[in-house]
Amino acid sequence: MKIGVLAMQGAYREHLKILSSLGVDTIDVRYEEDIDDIDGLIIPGGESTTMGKLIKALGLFDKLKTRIEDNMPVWGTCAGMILLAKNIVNEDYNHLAVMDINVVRNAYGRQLGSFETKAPVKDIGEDIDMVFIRAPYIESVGKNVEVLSTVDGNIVAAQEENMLVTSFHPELTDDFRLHKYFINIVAKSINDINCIVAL
Ligand SMILES: NC(=O)CC[C@H](N)C(=O)O
Repeated sequence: MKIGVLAMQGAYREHLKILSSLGVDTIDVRYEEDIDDIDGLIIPGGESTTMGKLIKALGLFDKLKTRIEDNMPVWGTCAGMILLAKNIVNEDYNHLAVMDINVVRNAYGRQLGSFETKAPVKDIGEDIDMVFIRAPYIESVGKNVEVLSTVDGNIVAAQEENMLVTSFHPELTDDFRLHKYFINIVAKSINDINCIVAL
């Protein structure tokens, strides 16, 4: 099993480090051909407009979209969530537009919207560490999307089949349960039960 982390910009090193510490083979995805080589992909936090431009300029956009639509597991954290959303409520554009969620960008305010909390995430834990940095949240979801977590009434984690999104940054905490949860999604998608990890 090999999991890629989109390494254009943003907090990709932290994800790579955690995956490696959990015994997973990783690859930093920078070129179109890197996408052929992976069983799952993390799109990290960072700056969604910059990342969106880079995946187009560097020629990754089409293959990324196709592989996700063909059920490759993908997990978008923060800016990664914005990249996956079909609709960004407060912008007039979208990016990969694969997941049926309506996302509010910079939903907590541009500069002061950074905070930490602990909250339950369905099937994962009751006290997940959550770091929010100029984060988006999900205003509403389509009928096939399962809400996994809300904080103050706003949706901050959700899943639609092979697609997982979180508003917050698990890679900036010592709590690796979301990473393990994603590893298990990838393990199941390639039918490799040996790769399943305990949360
Ligand atoms: N921490 C983050 O990924 C912030 C996301 C950023 N505010 C954006 O809109 O792209």
